[in-house]
Order: sequence, then structure tokens, then C-alpha cells
Amino acid sequence: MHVDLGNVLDTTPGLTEETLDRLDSRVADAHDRIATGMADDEFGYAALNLPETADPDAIRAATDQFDRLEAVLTVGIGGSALGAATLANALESDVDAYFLDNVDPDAVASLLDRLPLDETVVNVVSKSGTTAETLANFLVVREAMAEAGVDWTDRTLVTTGEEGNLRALADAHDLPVLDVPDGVPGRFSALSTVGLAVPALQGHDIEAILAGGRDGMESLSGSLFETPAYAYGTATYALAERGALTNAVMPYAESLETFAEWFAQLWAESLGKDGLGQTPARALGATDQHSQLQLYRAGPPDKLVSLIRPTERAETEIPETDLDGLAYLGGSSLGDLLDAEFEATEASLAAADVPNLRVEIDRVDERGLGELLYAMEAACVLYGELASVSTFTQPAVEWGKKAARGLLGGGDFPEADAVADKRELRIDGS
Ligand SMILES: O=P(O)(O)OC[C@H]1O[C@](O)(CO)[C@@H](O)[C@@H]1O
Repeated sequence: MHVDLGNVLDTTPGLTEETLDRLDSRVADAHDRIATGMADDEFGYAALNLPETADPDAIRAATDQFDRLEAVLTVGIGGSALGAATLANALESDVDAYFLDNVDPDAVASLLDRLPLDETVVNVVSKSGTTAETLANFLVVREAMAEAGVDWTDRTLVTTGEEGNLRALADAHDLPVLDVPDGVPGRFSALSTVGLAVPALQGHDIEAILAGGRDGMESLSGSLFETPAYAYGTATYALAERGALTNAVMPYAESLETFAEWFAQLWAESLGKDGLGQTPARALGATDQHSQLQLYRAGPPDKLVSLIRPTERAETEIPETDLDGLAYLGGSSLGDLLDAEFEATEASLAAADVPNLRVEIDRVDERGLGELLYAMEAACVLYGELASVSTFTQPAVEWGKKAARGLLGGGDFPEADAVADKRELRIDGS
């Protein structure tokens, strides 16, 4: 993987090479803190050890127990779903992967109607074991399995922490269970049991994913000029400090669309603290050239764009044509066209003085994905050190959880009372 910072120099907002040189001493200090946290397996920093501490044999021992495998249905939310979804949606497999990471009754019913439940493994994932959406969906899925005459205890894999409802359920029914590693927040758990059980069930090379993570781990150093992850984390931090409060993440590969969703949780939940942070906007190239690019180029100078692509991709030749004005496409390929659009968008942003970073991996394969996930996690941790925020906690999400629980009679929470006090200014339609 490499990162190219050329298009953040002298843009609006922008950096200079002197600024980057000056920041590099802060990067060295931040790296020392990160290295200490990794060495001591400290909460959060432990995630950056996963390429070494994850146990692929334990993952396979749990997943190899399942036969008759046509599909895997993951029931989880946030970091308990997005890492696995990033990997599943980026890699081809004969085993279909589905994710229930929301409690929309129509979507849940529609999916359960379609799934061959007797040939599906239900992969229920929750670090806490108490997340309402995950537990509610699991209860609905289990009921559907019973109604389909499927013994749910034969088709369920649990991934959870040491305590909580799911651990108790797994123990009570002797279910295959994987441990969520200690000290790893959900959004940093892609390279652990949480993110790797699905690719293992789909027949992917999870050792290669971890090898990619090791590539990222081995590139960590005391300088942003030697570590792509730190270059990305430093530049995005410094641009945020200068007003780039939105980071539009725009992969030029459909296979990386879910990666942008995973990145959004990682970036927002880690860095959105104490009035600070950088809003991750999810985009997709080339599609969003016909959508959000207008805002990125001609809207407020308050954003940066992260352009991500594999340098090797399929070709798919475009047939020759005599259509007026389109003959230039004939004989080219869709891959060439997508790469031309990537470079054209990059140049168009630079021409409009909009800061943009190029992130390139060789291929969207297990190793490339492992390195990309690891690098963005390390970039996020580095950014958090530079911004002096508490990167690994997410206290702001708790208020809404209590309010929702109170509304459903799950306890006496003042947050739920506040819901009743909503101010109203209704404008009614027809
Ligand atoms: O794995 P759990 O405990 O169900 O949590 C799911 C998600 O909810 C959060 O805790 C936020 O509520 C995320 O940080 C986490 O990824």
C-alpha cells in the first residue's frame, strides 16, 4: 500500500512540506506512545497487535464444524458487523454472506423469507452481549429457524466477550463460541475473530488477511515519511486543524464500497470527541462524480477527499463502436476508463484547490484488504494521539441507548423522559 500526499500541498485548506516536516517530530512522539501501548497490550492499542495475536486456527476450528453451508448470516451491528462485511463484500465466494445490522422489520422479514435456513450458519456477534438490535434480531432469526424446522443450536456460531447474554446462551446450549479479544474496541476488531469468522466460513485465506495486517504492522515507524498509515493520519489531522472537517472517502472499486462504511464508524466513533473530529462522508468512484463531486469541488472549502484504488484490476474490454463521438471508448476497457476517471477526478480536485489524498493497494485481495484495514486503524490511532482525544471509547452513543431502552420499558432512564419533552413545530402535508 502507499499514500501520496502531493495533492494536499498548498491547497485550500492545505499543508506545506515544512508543516509536514514539523509535524514529523510529533508523529515520532505519538508512535512511541502507540508502541508502548502495543507492547503493554493496553486497551485499544492491543488492536494493533492483532496480526500477531489473532489465532486463525481457533477461528477455523469453530467454523469448520459447520457443513451444508450455502450462506452465512451475521447478526451484529457496528464494529461487530462492518469488518466482516467489508471482507465479505470485497471478495468473491460461493458462500453468500448476509448481514442483519439493523432492526428494520421489512428488511429482516424479506431476508429471512429468502434464506435457506437449513443451509445457513447464523453468526451472532456482540462484544458486550447486550446490544438491543443484535439480541432482538437474533431472537427473531432463532424463531424463524424453529418455524423452518431447523435446530438453531446446530447452525449458530457465537462471537462474544467473556460476560453477557450471548456468553450465557453459548454455554447453556454448548454452541461453538469465539472470544472477542480483550482490549479491542469493536471498530478495531476486523482482524480478529469478529471480522475473520465470515471469510473463514466463505473459504477465504484468513492467514493472508492477517499477513496483510502484518505488512501494515511492520511498516509502523517513528516517521510519517516511512509509514503510509501515519502519513494518512497526520495529513487528515493537520487538514482538519485547518478546516477540512469532512473526509470524503471515495474508493474507485465497487468491492471497497463497504470499506467506506467501515471507515466511517472507525473515524467518527474514534475521533468525534470534545467538539473535535472529522466527518467521514461515504462516496464511490466513478458514480459520485455524477453526484457529490459538484459539492466537493465547488462547495465550502471545508473538506478533503480520500481517493482509494487498487493498481491492478480486471479489464473488461469495451467493444468498438461507431456511435457518434464515442469511438474513443472502443477498444479501451472498463478498467482503463475507471482509472482515467480516478486520475481525472484527482486532477479536477487539485485544479479547484481541494485537498485530496491518494491511497493505493496492489489488489483487492485478502492480503491487500488486511493491509488497508490495518493501515486505516493505525492512521486513526495516530490521528487520535495528535488530536489528544480518547480514541478507543464512545461515551456519546450511550445516551440514545438508554432512551430507547427506557421507551421499551427496559428500565427507568431520564433520557427516555426527555423524549416526551420534544419541542414541536409541525408543518403538515396533505
Ligand atoms: O459488539 P457490541 O457490544 O454488540 O457493540 C456493537 C457496536 O456498538 C458500539 O458499542 C456503539 O454502541 C460500537 O462501538 C460497537 O461496534
